[in-house]
Amino acid sequence: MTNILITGSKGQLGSEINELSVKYNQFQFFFTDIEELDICSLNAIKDYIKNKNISYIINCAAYTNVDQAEENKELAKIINADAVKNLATVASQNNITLIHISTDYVFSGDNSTPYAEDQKAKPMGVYGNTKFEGEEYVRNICQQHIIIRTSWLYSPFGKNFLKTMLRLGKEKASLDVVGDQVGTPTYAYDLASTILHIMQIISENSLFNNFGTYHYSNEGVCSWYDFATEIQNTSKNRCKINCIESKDFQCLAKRPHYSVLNKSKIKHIFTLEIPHWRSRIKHCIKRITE
Ligand SMILES: NC(=O)C1=CN([C@@H]2O[C@H](COP(=O)(O)OP(=O)(O)OC[C@H]3O[C@@H](n4cnc5c(N)ncnc54)[C@H](OP(=O)(O)O)[C@@H]3O)[C@@H](O)[C@H]2O)C=CC1
Ligand SMILES: Cc1cn([C@H]2C[C@H](O)[C@@H](COP(=O)(O)OP(=O)(O)O[C@H]3O[C@@H](C)C(=O)[C@@H](O)[C@H]3O)O2)c(=O)[nH]c1=O
Repeated sequence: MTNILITGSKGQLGSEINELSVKYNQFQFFFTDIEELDICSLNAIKDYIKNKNISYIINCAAYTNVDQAEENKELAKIINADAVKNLATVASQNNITLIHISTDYVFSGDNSTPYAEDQKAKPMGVYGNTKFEGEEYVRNICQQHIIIRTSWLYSPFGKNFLKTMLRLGKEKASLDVVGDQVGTPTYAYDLASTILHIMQIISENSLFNNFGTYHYSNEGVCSWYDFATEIQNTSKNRCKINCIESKDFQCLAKRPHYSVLNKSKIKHIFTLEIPHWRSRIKHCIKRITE
């Protein structure tokens, strides 16, 4: 039996891994969130893993409120960077493979073609900066790591853009949504399946040495406006979506204008077929409304 610790398991990604875990009976999962294991405490992590023979840590914990992070710099850094250092230290000292999740918001958005893993990060705000700091700790401390940068996560769980659009779409006759920020939505269910697939490949191959940084999102490209329009059409909400510019949307954090991720590496190394973003919305909405 391979033992796996999941941190931040009550969030979007952690909840999807939890649902899918029943299909993987070669793995024993230890699902934790802040109440069971606060990753900000190095000693708590050390105590938790004692006598559990953990082989993998999947870190789904994070400070994900992009706007609030601008005013809560310290807490965002503690959770997204310092706590990740704790996990990397414990993983490295105990021969554990650390699977860590990061974000498209580590990029500035200056590209006009999809970002590859080795392109220079240049975050625009506190959230992106602290996430990049966390990545660097993982790369520098824990050789056996997989960092997966993903983008625009949505699921039936927690807070996300799709759920916000479904709610506002019922409450309002029209909604203004930015059309000049382009990226790719990622169904957290697909990312969770991919993480479990990757773990299976690594655990079946003792010679695996493709550790490092990867990009994963669904296929395709769209703006938040396109995403919102597709959500409203699929959910049959009557709300009209107006396309606006970022400068006309009031918020605290700047977001990249372009954050499409190049997924060639993950597709090649782990033999993946990735569904198009448009094809996954229905699946998620069905789960929310059933
Ligand atoms: N959401 C998105 O659009 C994207 C997310 N990502 C990355 O993907 C990963 C998963 O994101 P997502 O599932 O959306 O995140 P969520 O915000 O849904 O979940 C994060 C979970 O971590 C918990 N948590 C916070 N602090 C701690 C702590 N100190 N110790 C243990 N648990 C803690 C949170 O608890 P509580 O809710 O109580 O704070 C929450 O349950 C993150 O690394 C995120 O940066 C990347 C790209 C896009
Ligand atoms: C709710 C809303 C948002 N927007 C804009 C604001 C913003 O530019 C964009 C997305 O808004 P949100 O605040 O929902 O999403 P945001 O918090 O920017 O989402 C990000 O979260 C972090 C955790 C990530 O890692 C990123 O990949 C990304 O998913 O849409 C509108 O234009 N109209 C609206 O009604």
